[in-house]
Amino acid sequence: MEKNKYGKELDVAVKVVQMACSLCKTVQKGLISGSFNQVKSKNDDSPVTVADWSVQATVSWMLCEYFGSESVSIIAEEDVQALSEPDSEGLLGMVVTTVNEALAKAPIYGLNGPGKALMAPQVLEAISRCNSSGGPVGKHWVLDPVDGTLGFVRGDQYAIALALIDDGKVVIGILGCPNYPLEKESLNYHDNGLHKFSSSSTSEVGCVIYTSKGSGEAWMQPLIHGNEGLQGPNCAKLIKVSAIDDPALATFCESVEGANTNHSFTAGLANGVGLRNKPLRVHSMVKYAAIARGDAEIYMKFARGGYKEKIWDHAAGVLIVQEAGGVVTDAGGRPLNFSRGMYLEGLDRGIVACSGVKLHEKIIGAVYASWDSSNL
Ligand SMILES: Nc1ncnc2c1ncn2[C@@H]1O[C@H](COP(=O)(O)OS(=O)(=O)O)[C@@H](OP(=O)(O)O)[C@H]1O
Ligand SMILES: [Mg+2]
Ligand SMILES: [Mg+2]
Ligand SMILES: [Mg+2]
Repeated sequence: MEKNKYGKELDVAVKVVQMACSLCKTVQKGLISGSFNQVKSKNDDSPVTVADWSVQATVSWMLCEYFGSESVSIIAEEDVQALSEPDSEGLLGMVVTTVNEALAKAPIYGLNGPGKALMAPQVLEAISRCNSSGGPVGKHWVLDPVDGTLGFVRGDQYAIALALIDDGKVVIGILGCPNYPLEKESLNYHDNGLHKFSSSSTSEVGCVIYTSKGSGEAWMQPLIHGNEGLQGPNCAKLIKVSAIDDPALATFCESVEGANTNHSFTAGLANGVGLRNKPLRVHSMVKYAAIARGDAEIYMKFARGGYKEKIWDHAAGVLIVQEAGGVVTDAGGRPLNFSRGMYLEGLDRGIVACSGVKLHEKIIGAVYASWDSSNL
């Protein structure tokens, strides 16, 4: 894939996401063991943590280093508002320490870090410069530093999502999934969906999945660990969507929180097309990873009234599913539009990602049928 038009961007971005995965693993361990409990609530009551800001600062710093701070345009989820409040000094200190610890390990990933540790103003600047408005012209990086922050805080699934948009089209996509087992066999299906790996399993946990547009290929790497660095196994594996096209055998995944997607509507659709398996409820864009890897066949998200989907929640995952052989559209069957700023403008009702055309057609048909009947 290195010969690709976006080869340098993909190479750097995969390494940066590997770094971010390691950063998140360390912070999540600290959160769960209770050694530092720094979770804040944003204005919309959603959580944000040291990891969200630290990943955003680290990725932003790296992209500027490699692609020029003057020219690089980044659209990302977090801002510095809560970090700049007078009572946030301790929190900011933790972010600065976390960022510097991550950047100091850059050589392990084949990247150049800063000559000396960053100071708080530089870290704040790295976070706040990710406020590009994107749009239909030019290159724009799209970053969700921690997607599924709720899952992250719960010690469950979450993802680091980075994509590049060029002239309105997503051209590369990378998903870091630090808690997603490499082997399907070691997935531990709980009542509420895909959970942490089973404790009896010896399988490795954590992967980085990446693709570039038009390649027809999506790849999965294991996480790079500090002690192996570049000498470690570079065993990227090709991944493919599932071949299952019989609804009776298919599994659909969706958000854990009923506030983020309408569970009863998707249950009706599932019933309508003859799905028999229970939904797999997973935090974050790991849902897209599950489709791309062939661990599930359908992902549906129908946000509740008025919520506008953000491009960073979908860009990387959509491209990865498409290049792994799947189909992703809105509920009207149209492609998602990443060219109109931070929102998926014009989205028709919801998002439907499937492993193949047959299942996709059935779900879209069911949306029409149940939408009509629900409006009778
Ligand atoms: N009200 C509402 N409706 C729909 N979607 C919302 C809503 N609020 C938030 N979000 C976005 O959902 C992202 C998390 O999606 P998930 O599918 O992981 O949700 S869940 O945790 O499994 O319930 C989550 O991403 P992160 O903030 O990166 O975690 C949000 O961008
Ligand atoms: Mg998100
Ligand atoms: Mg996020
Ligand atoms: Mg968030």
